[in-house]
Amino acid sequence: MSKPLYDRDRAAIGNLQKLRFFPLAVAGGRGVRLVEEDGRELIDLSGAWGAASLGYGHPAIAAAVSAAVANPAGASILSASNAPAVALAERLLAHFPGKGTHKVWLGHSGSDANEAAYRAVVKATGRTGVIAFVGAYHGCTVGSMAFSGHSVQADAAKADGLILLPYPDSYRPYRDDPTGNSILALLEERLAAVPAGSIAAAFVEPIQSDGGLIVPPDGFLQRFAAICRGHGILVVCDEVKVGLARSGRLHCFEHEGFVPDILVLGKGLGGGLPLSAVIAPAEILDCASSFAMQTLHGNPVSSAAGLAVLETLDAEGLAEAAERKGKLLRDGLEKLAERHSLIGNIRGRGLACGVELVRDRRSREPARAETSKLIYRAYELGLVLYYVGMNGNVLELTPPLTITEDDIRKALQLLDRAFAEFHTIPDTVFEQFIGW
Ligand SMILES: Cc1ncc(COP(=O)(O)O)c(/C=N/[C@@H]2CCCCNC2=O)c1O
Repeated sequence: MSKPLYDRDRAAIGNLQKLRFFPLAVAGGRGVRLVEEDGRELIDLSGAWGAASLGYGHPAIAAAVSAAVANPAGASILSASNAPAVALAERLLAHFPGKGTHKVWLGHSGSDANEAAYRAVVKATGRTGVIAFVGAYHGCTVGSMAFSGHSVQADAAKADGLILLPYPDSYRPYRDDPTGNSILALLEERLAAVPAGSIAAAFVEPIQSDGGLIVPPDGFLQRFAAICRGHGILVVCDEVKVGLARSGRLHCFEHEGFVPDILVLGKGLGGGLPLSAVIAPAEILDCASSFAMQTLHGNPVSSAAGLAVLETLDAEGLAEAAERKGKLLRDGLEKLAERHSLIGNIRGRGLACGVELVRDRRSREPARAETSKLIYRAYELGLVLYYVGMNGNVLELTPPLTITEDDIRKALQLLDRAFAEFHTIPDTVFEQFIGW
């Protein structure tokens, strides 16, 4: 059953940018709740794929954006500096180790940020090769798809010299090696087979999100970074989805005992407004001018929103809170697993959680159809969450960091019902809602 707003959406907006799982049509939002046109409220466990880091209508963002839009300091960083953009860049650098050696590039999206980072490294080093991981979603622009490994971009043109490695997943381990060392051995083999100095950068998500919300084995990223650096390869951490306090630390790489050469941020940085950032060595970001620019980059309104997000993360202690609330969420999911054998694996850090659904816990056969029906039933019950994963069977829970413990408990109750009732969803819904 769809509603007038959804029918108008279908009539007016093309499918090109749609990734739809159910007829959610939003007329408003407050806190962690989305409001449909008939007033129905839904708890948003996705946080708009992680972009609504402070939920909907947070007063800090509302105040900052209202002030910036009422007295805008221009509309771009391209040909004029502006106070909010400079303040945002300074604050980002203040929270990144390596003072004085790095600068910031400001963009609109994770896609344009990853693309800018890749192009800048190639320009600065003269190297064109790039390392990335199967399942990685670094963006949906030509440049960012060129080194993405997610199945949704399988048809995109790939970068010359791309080395795609399996991502270390202890639930589905490559060559049955849960440590990931066999992947590192494969990396060494691949590097030995290419000319020295031909690889510019290695892009890695410290938790692979669209590939299945996969937390790498302890020590893997540290060992991976050491091998890359041994070959003069810059390590780029894509924290567009799991960065900025979501993992329980300000930066997700802090869990991994290494500092990347380049950090890419997006989604939650803007708190719902389009904003991304690349933090990189000055020599990379100064290697050219008018090279990676879009008219509204660094606009003062998005920059003001980003500043409000960073200040609120600090003021409300949202990294520590994510750690605590994430544990509450995963403990609750473990209790659901006692009742629902569909749950094969629960993982995550902080408020970045993945629940992998399988038809059989021994065979671990992915439960793709069941997963789609479950999130559809959850939507009918008033809960918004989507799935990720190369097998389309991992529930992704990335709620606003402002979610309360009471909201978590309510969401778990609704999820419990969705597990009990998903079989009521007819296959016909997938004629219209095809998901990934
Ligand atoms: C780790 C990571 N890096 C870059 C991106 C691209 O960000 P944009 O979609 O803001 O261009 C993403 C975007 N992820 C997709 C966006 C499309 C819908 C599917 N769900 C996502 O979270 C990402 O997760």
